[in-house]
Amino acid sequence: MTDTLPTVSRRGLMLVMSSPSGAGKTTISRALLERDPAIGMSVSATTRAPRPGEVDGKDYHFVTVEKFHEMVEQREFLEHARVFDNFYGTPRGPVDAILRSGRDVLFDIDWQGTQQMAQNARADLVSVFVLPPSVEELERRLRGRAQDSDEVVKKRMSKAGDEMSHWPEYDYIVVNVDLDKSIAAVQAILAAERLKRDRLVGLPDFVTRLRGEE
Ligand SMILES: Nc1ncnc2c1ncn2[C@@H]1O[C@H](COP(=O)(O)OP(=O)(O)OP(=O)(O)O)[C@@H](O)[C@H]1O
Ligand SMILES: Nc1nc2c(ncn2[C@@H]2O[C@H](COP(=O)(O)O)[C@@H](O)[C@H]2O)c(=O)[nH]1
Repeated sequence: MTDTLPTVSRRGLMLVMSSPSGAGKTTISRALLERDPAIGMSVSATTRAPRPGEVDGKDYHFVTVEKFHEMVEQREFLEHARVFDNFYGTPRGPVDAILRSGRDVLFDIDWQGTQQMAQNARADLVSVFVLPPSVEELERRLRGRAQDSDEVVKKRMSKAGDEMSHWPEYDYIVVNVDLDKSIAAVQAILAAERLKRDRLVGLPDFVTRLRGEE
């Protein structure tokens, strides 16, 4: 439980960020993590090859296809999906541990994973879909990241329209024009969601105590 008010404990929430590849959700997520110690990141497992600079265990758990299927069979994932010819999944254990420690969990996952999470834990889920300002800017960002081959960029651009069609399934939409404004928008979403009445599990006792002081 996390203290929101001096004596009111709160249930942790799960903040999901999705977008077409390159819109900026990983950049926004990293900034949130740096600025807010009450958030822990869910590190996904993937069969994708590491990009230059990516660190195993920090950016992803890089696993073989065999290991991934073993994890699926052992029911180790909260959700999993095939995205752009690779498998991705959210390991269950670390998410439970972060929530138990009283913090919120941030997920960078696609719409398929978000749908699965919504089926199992809708009340604790807050979902944000990040849109690019334009398709041209999306491609500029994917190419500017300079970490994927031309073939990979083309494939991701060809899927962007399908991915963007899922925006109505999300609680909030952030059009990522200016990075600082987008970070501030997600921080505002988080601040409001943390104050939702249903999440303040200590509220009945708190109000009872307040009323006893009348
Ligand atoms: N508001 C912004 N303005 C300009 N560039 C941005 C902005 N937000 C992010 N970027 C840049 O766009 C590129 C893609 O961002 P990022 O890797 O965060 O995208 P993503 O949505 O996480 O993509 P993927 O789904 O492939 O992981 C990065 O080089 C990042 O620095
Ligand atoms: N359903 C899931 N989707 C995931 C997970 N981890 C990442 N992703 C999504 O995959 C694409 C591509 O990511 P990239 O790192 O290869 O660019 C992107 O949309 C991610 O959000 C996951 O565990 N489950």
